[in-house]
Amino acid sequence: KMSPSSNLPPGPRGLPIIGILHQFTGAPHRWFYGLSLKHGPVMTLPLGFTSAVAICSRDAAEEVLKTKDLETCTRPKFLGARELSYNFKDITFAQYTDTWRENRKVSMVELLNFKKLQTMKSLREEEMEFMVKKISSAALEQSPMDINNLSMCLVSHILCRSALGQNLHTSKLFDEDRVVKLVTEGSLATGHFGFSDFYPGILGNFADWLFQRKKGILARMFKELDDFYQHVIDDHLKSLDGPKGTDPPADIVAGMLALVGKNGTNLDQVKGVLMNLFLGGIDTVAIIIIWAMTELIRSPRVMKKAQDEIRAALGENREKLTEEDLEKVEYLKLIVKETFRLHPSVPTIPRETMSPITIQGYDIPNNTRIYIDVWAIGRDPKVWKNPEEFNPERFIDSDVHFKGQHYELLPFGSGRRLCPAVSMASNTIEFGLLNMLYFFDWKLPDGVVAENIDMGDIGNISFYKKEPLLLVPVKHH
Ligand code: HEM
Repeated sequence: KMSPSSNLPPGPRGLPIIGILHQFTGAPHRWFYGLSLKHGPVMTLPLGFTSAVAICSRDAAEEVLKTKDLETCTRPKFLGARELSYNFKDITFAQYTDTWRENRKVSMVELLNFKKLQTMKSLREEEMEFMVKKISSAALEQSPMDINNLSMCLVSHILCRSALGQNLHTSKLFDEDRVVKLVTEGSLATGHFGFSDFYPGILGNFADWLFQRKKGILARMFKELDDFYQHVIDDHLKSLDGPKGTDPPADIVAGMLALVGKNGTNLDQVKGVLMNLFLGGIDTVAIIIIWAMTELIRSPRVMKKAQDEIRAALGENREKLTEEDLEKVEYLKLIVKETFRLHPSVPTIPRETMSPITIQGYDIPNNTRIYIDVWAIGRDPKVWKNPEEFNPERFIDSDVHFKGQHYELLPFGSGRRLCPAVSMASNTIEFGLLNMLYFFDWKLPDGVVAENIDMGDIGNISFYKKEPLLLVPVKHH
């Protein structure tokens, strides 16, 4: 519990039972936001027996992520993340350790730097062509498409090919439906909380033992995911030993495997990193494409302006687009920024203090969980005019970006733990939307009106649109 001498505002009164409610209510970003309007942007949270502080303003977030980054750059140890990250042998959920440092470095050297991204450009362009063909078939039949599924499939193909060396078009073991299901269920499972997360010690362990269901779900997920990673690893090992002429893939899996045996690196560490790429790199990207399309269909003015700009800049009758085309479409980029503001894929970022710190004059003790409510900060009426309105124009003549230097817009976090895939993710989102908006017009299925589109979200760590978005594509050319 927070020490009695702490000068932090007490936050909501209530029983520690709120820690349990947290598991059932979901969407903590929404209720932290509601509470922060009443209790101020820095407040303690009665999350069971644990000490936790919510950060809900730009200035407080800047102090945590910039001035006090070193003191707050470790992660809390949650049950679901522990199980699925091979006991924190990964990057995302790892505490601030040498393992984290080593894994993060390999991911930058082998996958996420600018040069590597460039080498995979043709792969992404090819996958966009597949997507356009798929949408064209639906357009011929004039049938509604599930945009949630379309986006998940697109990003699964790109991620599996570029990071894991798995081509879902040709793979015998993993088709896109199976991968989409595994990603959706697996990413929910990483965010599963146990009672012990909020009631550490005998009480929480006993409750976890009593309610074995979650453990069962986690064990099943662990087995399915572990089989998947093992398959990816075996595939790589096979091509490393393969007959002359089969090029060993020079990708991140190969890079990680080369480290096994050195500095105590083992296969769990390789699988932990694969987990981050597979579960953290697909739905997060797809979520933004889905929300951007949702906001565009609700705002015909913005949709028309975007399509007019794109089509005027790229010319009519193009058969395929290239990533260079992105340089010509500024308004589309504002749409993506605005989507990051209103619908960040990871609405609350968990950190933990490694020493006592002071934020906005409040003393926060060591080992306190910190939740940065990116969702609330993106809707703070003190910073954003008409915050609930989807208005990409707000970013015209503004230098606010999403790369971690502007604390009012933090979809990728900031500081030492900044998402290492900012460029890869934003590029895939922008290029995906560019293809969808250049080649097709979009309408709602008969009988559906824009005002009735469900805007609810659901998730544990990443939050996606709960009701799938259904849209009918109409071929433009
Ligand atoms: C729109 C897409 C994405 C969003 C919104 C997103 C968001 C985030 C956020 C908020 C964090 C935590 C940052 C912090 O603590 O300050 C994070 C970390 C991370 N992300 Fe992303 N991410 C996205 C895409 C990706 C992709 C495509 C990959 C990999 C291919 C990826 C890999 C990671 C990893 C490995 C970390 C852990 C970094 C660390 O703890 O050191 N993310 N991401």
